[in-house]
Amino acid sequence: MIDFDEAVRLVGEIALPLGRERLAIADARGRILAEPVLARMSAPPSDVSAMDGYAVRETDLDLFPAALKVIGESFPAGGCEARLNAGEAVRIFTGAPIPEGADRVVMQENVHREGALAIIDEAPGPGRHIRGRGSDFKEGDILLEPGRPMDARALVAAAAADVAEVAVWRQPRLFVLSTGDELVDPGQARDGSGTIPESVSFGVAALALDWGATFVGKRRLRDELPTMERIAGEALASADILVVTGGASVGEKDYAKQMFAPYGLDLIFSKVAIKPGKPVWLGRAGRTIVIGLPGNPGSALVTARLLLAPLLAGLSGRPPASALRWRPAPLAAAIGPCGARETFARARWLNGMAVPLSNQDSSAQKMLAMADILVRRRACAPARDAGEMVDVLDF
Ligand SMILES: Nc1nc2c(c(=O)[nH]1)N[C@H]1C(S)=C(S)[C@@H](COP(=O)(O)OP(=O)(O)OC[C@H]3O[C@@H](n4cnc5c(N)ncnc54)[C@H](O)[C@@H]3O)O[C@H]1N2
Ligand code: MOO
Repeated sequence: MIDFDEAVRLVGEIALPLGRERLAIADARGRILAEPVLARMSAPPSDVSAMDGYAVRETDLDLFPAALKVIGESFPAGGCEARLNAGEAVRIFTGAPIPEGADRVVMQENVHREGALAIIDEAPGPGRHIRGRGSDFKEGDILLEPGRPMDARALVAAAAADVAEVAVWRQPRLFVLSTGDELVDPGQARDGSGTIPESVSFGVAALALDWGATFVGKRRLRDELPTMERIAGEALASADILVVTGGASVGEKDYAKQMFAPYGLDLIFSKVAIKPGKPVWLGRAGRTIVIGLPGNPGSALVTARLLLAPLLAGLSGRPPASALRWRPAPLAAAIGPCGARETFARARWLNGMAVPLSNQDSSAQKMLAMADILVRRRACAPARDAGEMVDVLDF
């Protein structure tokens, strides 16, 4: 059995980006850039007005009121061709090109019109209200670095760079196999014949999407090895990463690993000294990574958060460690000493403090819904009082 840090290190070794693809920016939301985004034009493309008002010559503003003859209009989509001479102004709007000869804009609030004349009653202050060509960015500038997630702000910058397509890392295709004769679809379990609702795959799929995967399918498997082997083969063929839930322990029908034997499963680790989630395992079968999560729903979601999330982060182009940003936080209540396995207590985040939940059983599902952080407790750590600091992770 290895410890948690070693498991994270081994995950990091195989969590490498899968490959690049080019996507229209409209389809790139949430993806990670594989190449920088360079500006294909300068912004603004010419000197433009920052205000609605009048483009004028500074030298015409020495005596007030100043009466300037309006000789044309400049709109963002079409500038004024005429050149400004002494005593002249051009009506201008925000984003419109500054006409030749003008060197400042007077806001329209400081101007009134008398027919063709723009009258500026008093000195309009120091602001020139001109955005210089390329003052935001210049053609060829790097606007977005590789590794940057295409979030709302990055999408704006890419589009502004006049870039229609970006190079991003491919998303890992994820397939989930849930093992267990007792499992049925939610809505089918109340007939008293010993069945329970299959719940874990829904959480694993949701978590995986949050960490960059695309979901390609799931199957529920009865504990019959020949069928399991056949479906394992189909799932391996369609996925970059295959999650198997349940059957990870030592029970007689725990075939989770065995079903991959025909495909040459190469185990990277099996069992980690953590609570919950001890039976978690990781391996490869051909080009597909296989991660086995324990069947207990609490163990499954905690191990998914602690090991699957960094794995998916890495496969989709982020640093794996970006999924494990622990932060110090005070405890809202005392907790007892930690046992021999490093423990990840389900807790709530309340008023800037960690509130450990009362039911830490790895099968607990109601409590799972209440937990939004994990509290990390090192193996054999002593009891802690309320107010003492612990490391927490968003769950
Ligand atoms: N003799 C030992 N027994 C167990 C050990 C051990 O070391 N020695 N480890 C325990 C630990 S720790 C865990 S965690 C569990 C996990 O074992 P499995 O991965 O084999 O899980 P299952 O036996 O398949 O299921 C456990 C439990 O969870 C329910 N389950 C399973 N899958 C789902 C699902 N998709 N949705 C909802 N619920 C699910 C299942 O019905 C069982 O109740 O083993 C301990 N035993
Ligand atoms: O890992 Mo098991 O999760 O301790 O119940």
